[in-house]
Amino acid sequence: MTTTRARTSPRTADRPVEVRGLRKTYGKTTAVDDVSFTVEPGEIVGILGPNGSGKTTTVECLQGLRRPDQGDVRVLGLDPRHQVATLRRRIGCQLQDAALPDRLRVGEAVRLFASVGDRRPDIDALLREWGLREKRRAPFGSLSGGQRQRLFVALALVNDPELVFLDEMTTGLDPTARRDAWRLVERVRDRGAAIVLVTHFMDEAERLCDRLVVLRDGAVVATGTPAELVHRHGGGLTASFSSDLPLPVFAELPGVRDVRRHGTTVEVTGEPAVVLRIGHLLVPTGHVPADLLVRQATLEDAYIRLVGDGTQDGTQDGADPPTRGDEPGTAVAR
Ligand SMILES: Nc1ncnc2c1ncn2[C@@H]1O[C@H](COP(=O)(O)OP(=O)(O)OP(=O)(O)O)[C@@H](O)[C@H]1O
Repeated sequence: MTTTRARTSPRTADRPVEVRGLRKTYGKTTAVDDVSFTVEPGEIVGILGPNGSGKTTTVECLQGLRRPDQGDVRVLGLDPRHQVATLRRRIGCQLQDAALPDRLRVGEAVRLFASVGDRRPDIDALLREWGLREKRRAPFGSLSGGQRQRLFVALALVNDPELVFLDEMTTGLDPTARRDAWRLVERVRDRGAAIVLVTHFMDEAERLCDRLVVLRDGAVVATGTPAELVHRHGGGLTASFSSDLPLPVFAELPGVRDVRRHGTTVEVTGEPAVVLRIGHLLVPTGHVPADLLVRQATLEDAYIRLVGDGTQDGTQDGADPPTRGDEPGTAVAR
């Protein structure tokens, strides 16, 4: 799979992640089923999906924390089922909250994690990078949510891993700290590590990730670069403007995928040429809207179309509901 961003040479010849047909059940619950994807050396791959879609289960199977029921999982060329001790020395995993005792000091935590690896990290430099140098002697229990989050990421990086797993890394961080965290993650990648990033933030996925894997109900529903997903699943461009013409007039234009009315505003979604066709239709009527707005699809649009916006009744297929009508709030889909 191709990647889009410049970086230094990857540190390992092994493919960081190769998953084929992963299946994991908990009793009667199938958490993931037939999940396949790869992470290439030096890539940042984002795993997206709604709550309960199987992201954590997938990542835990890669880390050797869960035993898959089926499938072939290779991480840095190792089998996490049988080579977990070797794997642990080469990967870094961000902890979840409450994973450390309250009394443990920040510096002690870093030294403890450093003792697992073979390297001698510069602990001061690491704490400085993550804005925690002044907190070196502070007990974990006294840290704010954002400081804890930064400590967990720092601990994941302490042994200079070849592959890093970051799970909702910027949850709880303020906007400045989020951007700082993004820059640091890019630096980790630029040093040659591959990164698997679980996130709910579309801006983070778009900014950081070379490729995305989107899960829904335990299955992969799309993979690709952020731009590819927007192009394939974003639904195209949306033009909104005031008009009292009936919705089917717009729905019948070539290239239109969806038409909706919100109050007096009509929203038409489709391929880029649709804007010209709307103009062509409206100009002869003399009703040229002064409030015409055109918006390109975003990653969030693509994501919502792929996984549903939570309002569908278990039949999310990435398409808008095919209703007909011309009442406020109604839609005409093609
Ligand atoms: N230990 C467990 N025992 C039973 N069911 C579990 C267990 N862990 C996860 N599940 C179930 O497996 C499914 C996938 O959960 P998972 O935590 O992998 O999803 P997720 O995408 O990481 O969710 P979130 O975004 O909320 O963290 C869910 O239905 C969840 O309830």
